[in-house]
Amino acid sequence: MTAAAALRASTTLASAPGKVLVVGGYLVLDRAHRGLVVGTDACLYTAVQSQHLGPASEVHALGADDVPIVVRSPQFESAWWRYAFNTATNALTQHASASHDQNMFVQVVLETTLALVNDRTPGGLQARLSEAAAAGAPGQSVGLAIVLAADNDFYSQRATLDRLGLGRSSEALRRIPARAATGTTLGSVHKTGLGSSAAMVTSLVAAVLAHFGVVDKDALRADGQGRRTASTEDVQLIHNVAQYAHCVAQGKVGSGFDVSAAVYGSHVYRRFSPAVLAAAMAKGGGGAAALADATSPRNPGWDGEVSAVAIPPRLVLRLADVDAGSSTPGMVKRVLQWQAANPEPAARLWASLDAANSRIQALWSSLVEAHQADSDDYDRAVDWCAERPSAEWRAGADCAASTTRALLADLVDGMHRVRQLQRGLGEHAGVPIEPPEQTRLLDACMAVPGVCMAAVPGAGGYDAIFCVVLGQGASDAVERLWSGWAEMSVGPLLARQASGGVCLHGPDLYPDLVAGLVLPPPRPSV
Ligand SMILES: Nc1ncnc2c1ncn2[C@@H]1O[C@H](COP(=O)(O)OP(=O)(O)OP(=O)(O)O)[C@@H](O)[C@H]1O
Ligand SMILES: C[C@@](O)(CCOP(=O)(O)O)CC(=O)O
Repeated sequence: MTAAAALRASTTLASAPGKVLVVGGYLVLDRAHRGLVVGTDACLYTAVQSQHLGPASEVHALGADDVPIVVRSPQFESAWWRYAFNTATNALTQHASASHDQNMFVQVVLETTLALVNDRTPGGLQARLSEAAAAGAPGQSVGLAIVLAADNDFYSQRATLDRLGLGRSSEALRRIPARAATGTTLGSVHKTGLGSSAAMVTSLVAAVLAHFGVVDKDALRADGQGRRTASTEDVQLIHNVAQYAHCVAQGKVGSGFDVSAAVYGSHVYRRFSPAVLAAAMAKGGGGAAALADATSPRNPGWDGEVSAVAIPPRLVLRLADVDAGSSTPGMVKRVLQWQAANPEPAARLWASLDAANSRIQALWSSLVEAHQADSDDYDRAVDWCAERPSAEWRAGADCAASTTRALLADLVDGMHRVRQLQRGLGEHAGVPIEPPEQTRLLDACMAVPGVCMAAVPGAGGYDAIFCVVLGQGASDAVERLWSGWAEMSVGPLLARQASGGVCLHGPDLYPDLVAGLVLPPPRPSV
């Protein structure tokens, strides 16, 4: 094996998609309700490599059982962290970082996944690493180099576009290099709401577990269409570990739809019962046994549901960030407070929203079926609607004669109903779920020919909007509306829907990530 081939073989590269919660915000917190989540082609990536990290004495004060780990996120200023994982105690210690800060999400994932590798593989982590060490010089400390990278859509590119003197358009965004430097720190970056922490956690979990053979590396590899053949059990293990680590790092058990989307891509989601994580997350931790039990794919406590769903053919998801800013945790808190204080009206509203959300899911399925049953009618209806604003779709004698046209018109009405109920929820709870500025923008989007859905995703607020459009003409037209919108600054994102979830790739596909694995000389401990 040549040195370059050996390096490639010792590198594992995983990606996990971002998410858009199309309907189901707030309701998905409760197992009684489901949400429709679409995975994006914007992904978070992790590259893991077993490496000689230099003479043991220079890496940092290592004991015999310590495995050194260096993590970098080169798109950000001051984003590197050095750890040692102790294979005797399964404890991870941070030794140094660029600015004395911690990255809780990275830290918890590393501690959890390396403990699982250590406990589940014969000879433990040291044995797996010493296979890679065989080729190295004696006295060298073998460990892991890890690089994290995100597609540009996870972060607002306004500052970069302004610096380059470019306007806010897809064309301008395509001129920014892939996974470009953000020019700022992780703490200050403007996120767009695609779920960077969930996608990062999921890609890191998959990369580490696959790197050490805890899950089947080949089966997790994406084919030409981004599909993988991994066993249900392997994918469930990645899911369970990612949910656990994400909950521990954020200090609470959320609905988990963002991690689920990072693992499975687009689907209809029903949450898991939080009890499955109680023992492992208890103060003081439940130890190795509790962790193994909580994350086991055979643990029946993982009672969440993932039902396949596809955005109907020729419908395209478009996203825009609005850069006005909302605090999701604050909004969730106030909505739940109102719900608790007003159980009866809240129950009625939840039931109405649930019915309206389910109607959207059902209409998507019916459109997929309509395409399968009569693709000519489907294409004719989509072509016809793409030329006209949605308010005109039900008019005309042939609406009743075209199954697809009637379904598209129903989808428009269904989305208006969801928005009306979301506005009601916002007014009751005193939370700007679809504030008037967003209503004006969304109504204007709906008036553009070929736009069939427009709403605020997830928790809502001022952060972002999504549209579902019929083809390229409508996509371009809605983007022209955004670029001329004066009331708020609306910036398009490049991301589109993608059905695949977490998967592995050949490192040759991402030379920028692999280049990041070549580490600068070690610095003294701080
Ligand atoms: N590219 C990355 N490199 C390193 N750490 C990252 C990266 N992206 C996310 N993280 C981790 O996730 C944290 C952000 O998580 P937080 O829960 O605040 O955002 P989020 O809700 O996932 O954001 P959004 O949904 O808006 O993308 C960061 O502070 C960091 O710990
Ligand atoms: C409000 C909530 O239901 C959805 C939040 O979605 P988003 O992060 O705004 O996409 C909270 C949650 O499910 O974690």
